Formats: sequence, C-alpha cells, structure tokens
Amino acid sequence: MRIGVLTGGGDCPGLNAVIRSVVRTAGAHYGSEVVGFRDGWRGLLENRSTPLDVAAVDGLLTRGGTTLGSARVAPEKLHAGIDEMKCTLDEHGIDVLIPIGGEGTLTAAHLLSEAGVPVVGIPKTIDNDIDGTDLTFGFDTAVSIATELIDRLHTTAESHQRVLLVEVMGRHAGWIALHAGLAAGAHLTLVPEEPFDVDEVVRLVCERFARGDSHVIGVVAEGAEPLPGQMAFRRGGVDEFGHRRFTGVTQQLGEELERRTGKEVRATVLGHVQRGGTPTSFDRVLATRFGLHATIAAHEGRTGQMVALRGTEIELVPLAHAVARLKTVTAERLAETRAFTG
Ligand SMILES: Nc1ncnc2c1ncn2[C@@H]1O[C@H](COP(=O)(O)OP(=O)(O)O)[C@@H](O)[C@H]1O
Ligand SMILES: O=P(O)(O)OC[C@H]1O[C@](O)(COP(=O)(O)O)[C@@H](O)[C@@H]1O
Ligand SMILES: [Mg+2]
Repeated sequence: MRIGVLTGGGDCPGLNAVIRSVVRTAGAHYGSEVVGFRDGWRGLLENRSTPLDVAAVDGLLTRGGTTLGSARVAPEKLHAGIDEMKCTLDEHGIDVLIPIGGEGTLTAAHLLSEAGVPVVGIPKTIDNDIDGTDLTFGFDTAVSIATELIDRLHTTAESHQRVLLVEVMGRHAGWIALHAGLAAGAHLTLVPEEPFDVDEVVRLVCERFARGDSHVIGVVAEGAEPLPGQMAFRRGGVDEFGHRRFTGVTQQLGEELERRTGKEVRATVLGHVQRGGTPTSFDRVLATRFGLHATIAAHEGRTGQMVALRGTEIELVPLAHAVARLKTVTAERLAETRAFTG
C-alpha cells in the first residue's frame, strides 16, 4: 500500500511525532510506503512531495513543528481544486491519504472523502477544540508552556502590586486559558465562549487590592470579547482564509482597567511561543498512538474517519461527526474554574 501524509493549519508540537509514527508503522508492520506532501493542501494542489522512509523520520519524535511544512489555502481554491488533488494522488499511486490537522484541515479531508478519496484524519490543535476526541496533541504542551510563563509573572506582579493580564491562544475555545489559569492560580479567566463583563472585572480587581492582596493575574484567551457597549473595542474583521483578525483584546482591556481602577496594569501576549519547541511526554505518546492507529485503520480500509482519544483508548469517529461543530468550553467547566479564579 502507498500512504500519503500532509500537515495542515497552524503547526503544533507532536506533528513530527505523528509523521514518524505513520512511517514506522507503515514500514515495519505492513511493508508499505509513505509519501509526504509539502505545505498542507498546497502540496497536493501543486504536486510537491517527498518520499518518507524510516531514515527520513529519524529524530522526529521530540522535534516541534512539522518537517513537511504547513500552509493555508483559501477554502474556495480548495473546493475548486479537488480534481487536481485527486490527479496528484493518482500520480503517486496513493491508496489512502492521512491528513493531520485542525477543524479546517479535517473539513477539507471530509470534502475529499465525499469526493471518493480514502482518507483517515488525525486531529491536531493546541486549542483542543476538535469535537469527537477528548484531547488533541499539542494542547498539553501549550498549557505547560503557558503555565510556566504565568508562574513567572506572579513574582513580578506582586513586586509592583500590579495587575498582569496574560493573553494566551484560543481563537474560538478557551481551553488553554481555562487549564493554564487553573494550573497557575490565576485570579481571573476570560474565554471566547462567554463575553466578559468589564464592570465585574473592575470590581474583582478593586476588591482584591482592597482586602490587601498584592497583585492580580488575569488570563485572557485571544478570542475573548467584552459584553457589547461596555468599553471601546476595535474589531479586525476576517483575513483571506476566513479567520477572525485579532486586535489585542488584552491590551485594550488593560488600558480600560488602568483608567477605571487606578492600578498599574501590564499586558503580556504569549503568542507563538505556546506552540514552539518540543512536545511534552504526554503529547509524544498521544501523537504516536494517533499515527499508529490511523495507519492500522488505513490498512484495514476503515476510511472516512478520524482517530480520536476516548477515555484512554484510541477509537475511530466519522469525519462528518468530527467537523460538525467545535468543542468549546462548557458552562460547567467554567463554573469549576470560577470557584478558584473568579
Ligand atoms: N470550510 C472549509 N472547506 C474547505 N477547506 C477548508 C475549510 N476550512 C479550512 N479549509 C482548508 O484547511 C486549511 C487549514 O485550515 P485552518 O483552519 O487554517 O487550520 P486547522 O486545520 O488547524 O483548523 C485551510 O487553509 C483550507 O485550505
Ligand atoms: O499561525 P497563525 O496564523 O498565527 O494562527 C494563530 C492561531 O493558530 C492557533 O495557534 C491554532 O489554531 P489551529 O489549530 O486552528 O490552526 C490558534 O490558537 C491561533 O489563533
Ligand atoms: Mg482552524
């Protein structure tokens, strides 16, 4: 059998571990060959590939990023390019394609699957917002990095009796904010799922200082927004790929808080450091198991599906189900966090 692999969307610690796992499982268990397509869907559209053998994936278990590269392609171009992509797959004799990506990449995978291409998807994203799987690799690494950095901000904040607002990634879902906030003992957690009440944030900050606390740490997901009409808030529209452009909610909230509380406020944006570098051991294991089970599914003809973590086991779920909605933070999980950070 010949398997095609590509990585789409934002890079994520553990992608290389998946590639290694697919290549090693295909070679050692089945004597199959693997072809990597470069830069996500663009590699299929432009017929750019590289053969992947065991030597090519040596050392990839621990390396962050993706050795295949990743790129974004406007969804319309992808819809228009289905025949071209099928031609590329035929030319390389690909029997099953394994796309590794987030909800966007998996939506495109579903599209190809509906067009008759045998596909087994592998979910990735640091945001952990893919439905149908309990977790995605990359999330644990991002939360660990964010937690360590927030820990460090506590000491500088308390030395100056400041409010420190930390912006973490999370476009539609606040999982990183929720977990890093809880792990690092933040006093406030703002997520995209629930517009925040600026009056309430002001009250919380004033109350903490009034009772003698030394500082306030607030974790803000980049996609969080204030309730309408409560403060001036710039909107950035959407980019050419349909993604919302962020305008720095944390900085804007910081300025508002400084004005209304009289306290010094500093905003820190963690940005891409959250998804750079080596994956945690948890993510290496999850990525390796995803690669193994996707390759087994490909050889058993169980296509049109995505591997998923359910409890402690890896299962297959239909791609149609996985991309039907995003997995966002529930009211119950928010309430749990608020018991400690609100
Ligand atoms: N609705 C869609 N229909 C078809 N292709 C899509 C769709 N959404 C995204 N894609 C493709 O998948 C790529 C990756 O999606 P993106 O959302 O950027 O990352 P991720 O896979 O991490 O969610 C996009 O650049 C685009 O080519
Ligand atoms: O690479 P870019 O364009 O800066 O993307 C940033 C976005 O990618 C992410 O890191 C991951 O999102 P995806 O998994 O959907 O690619 C988001 O948290 C963040 O908003
Ligand atoms: Mg996406």
